[in-house]
Amino acid sequence: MVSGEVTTPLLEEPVFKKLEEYYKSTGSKINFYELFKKDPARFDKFSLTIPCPGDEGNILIDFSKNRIDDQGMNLLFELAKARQVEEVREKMFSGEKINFTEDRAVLHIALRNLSNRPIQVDCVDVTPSVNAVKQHMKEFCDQVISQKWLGYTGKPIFDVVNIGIGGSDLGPLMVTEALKPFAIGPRVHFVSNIDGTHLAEVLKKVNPETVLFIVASKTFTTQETITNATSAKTWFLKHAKEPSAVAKHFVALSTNEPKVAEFGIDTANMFGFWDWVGGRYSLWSAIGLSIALNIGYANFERLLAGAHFMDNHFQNTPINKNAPVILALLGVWYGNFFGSETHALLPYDQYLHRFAAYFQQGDMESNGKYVTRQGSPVNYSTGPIVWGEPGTNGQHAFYQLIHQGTKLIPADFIAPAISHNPIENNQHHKILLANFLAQTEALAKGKSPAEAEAELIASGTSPDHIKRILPHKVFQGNRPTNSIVVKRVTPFTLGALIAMYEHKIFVQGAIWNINSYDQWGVELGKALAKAIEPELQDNTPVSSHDGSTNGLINFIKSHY
Ligand SMILES: O=P(O)(O)OC[C@H]1O[C@@H](O)[C@H](O)[C@@H](O)[C@@H]1O
Repeated sequence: MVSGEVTTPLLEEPVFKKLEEYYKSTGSKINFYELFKKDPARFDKFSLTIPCPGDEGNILIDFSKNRIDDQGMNLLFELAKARQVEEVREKMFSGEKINFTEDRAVLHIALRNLSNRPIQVDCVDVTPSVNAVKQHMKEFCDQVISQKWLGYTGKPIFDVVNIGIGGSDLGPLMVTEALKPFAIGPRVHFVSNIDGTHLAEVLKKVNPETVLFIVASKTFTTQETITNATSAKTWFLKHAKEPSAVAKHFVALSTNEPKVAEFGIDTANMFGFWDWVGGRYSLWSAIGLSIALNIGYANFERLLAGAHFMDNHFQNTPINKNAPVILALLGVWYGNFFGSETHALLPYDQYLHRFAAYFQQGDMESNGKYVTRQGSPVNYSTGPIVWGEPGTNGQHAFYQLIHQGTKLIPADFIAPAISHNPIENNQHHKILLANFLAQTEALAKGKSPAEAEAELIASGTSPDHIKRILPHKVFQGNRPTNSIVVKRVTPFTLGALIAMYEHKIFVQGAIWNINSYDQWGVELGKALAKAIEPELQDNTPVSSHDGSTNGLINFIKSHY
């Protein structure tokens, strides 16, 4: 057990009990839309404006459309204190090995520590080695982008293919999509799936003379990545013929130097990182190389600067004004009291179309745990199911269930005030924003039976028909949302937003007293796949598994 660790079971925490009583007497009955009528200051009270440096504008976090009041928020803040969120936060920032099941520190914050504050792991300051890798990345990006790095036939690099999966794919993919307007370097492509289709389709788009493959894998043992990288190398050598050409076209991002060398990549072309960088928190490390190649190193550094800015906010702002803490507490409020099982991330920005997918891993792999840090099963709900799609697309697909379904789905709406593409005199963006605002308003306001009836009467509907359809036209409203608005999606604001959600996950993990930084749950499937793979090599029937697995294997084999 780490010293000073929370040991009181969550449900026995005195303030949790107070919250339960408050939920029964008041919280569960709150209609926040009604509270706006009583309290003109509600928006000011329950929103945060975080001023960013330079011309990055403010980040507005409006959490007033939630089932909360002063008493509820204050109890939630007390809960954060009781669960020692501030103390555990200090442990993370100071390099303590809070990921105790893997005996590792959790230091993605060190990767964007642009103020160069010394951060020690095992009595060694990690900052100089972080800076050395960043310098290597910078030099490499500058060479590739300025077309000084040449392929085996003397041509520059026009396409980069990042081969990685999970944390070695989702972050760079999400960020390069989000920051397309900032692209100045080669095009980027991503191959993650072991399904040969993924690699085959990307290879159709690139030329062996002008492509650079980035093999991104923290462990350099991930089956999908190593298989895809090996096939990419075979394809490349079919064209290049000469094995020495590999050095110009393959680089590795990893913590595992021996495995990189074994694969055949010159370790001079390896960009390292450390075991204290979790895969799902690694886009700030060498894993971000495809980002830096695509948007340029200076923009990559702005992304780090935005995250560092949010780290400082998280570390130094009192709990009741702290964006990640507030978002985390609201999630706890819905998950542990109202029984919400999911959380939707709904960006109103096409460039952010992979944001929810990215945080699906970030959140679900971190907080999908049912055992406390002390090893006992929890008797409360932990990490939510995270999902979402960009608006307005989602409105025409699944929002119906958020408005009128039986489940309470807290949702974060994320939007930039200014579009990178203000086409048709900015009309598209105004329509987009009008929809973002209208949805959060509709979810809050709903439609009462009286309003629905008045509308039906006004439209000339017969009384009989009104009687029949009225209940279907009523919306309860009071459906909670957070609205998060940035001036513009830039490397800086995106970095800040990502870091904000990372810290939200951290705070929830602290409250639930779970280890957010391991992922043992994914291991069993990997081991079983390794055992099944040889069984698929011929058509001999198998009988060693459960009935279903035997049946499936034998059905597949019957097609061989
Ligand atoms: O970067 P690696 O070592 O290839 O790992 C990729 C992914 O592998 C998965 O199995 C892990 O659950 C993820 O956390 C990780 O990001």
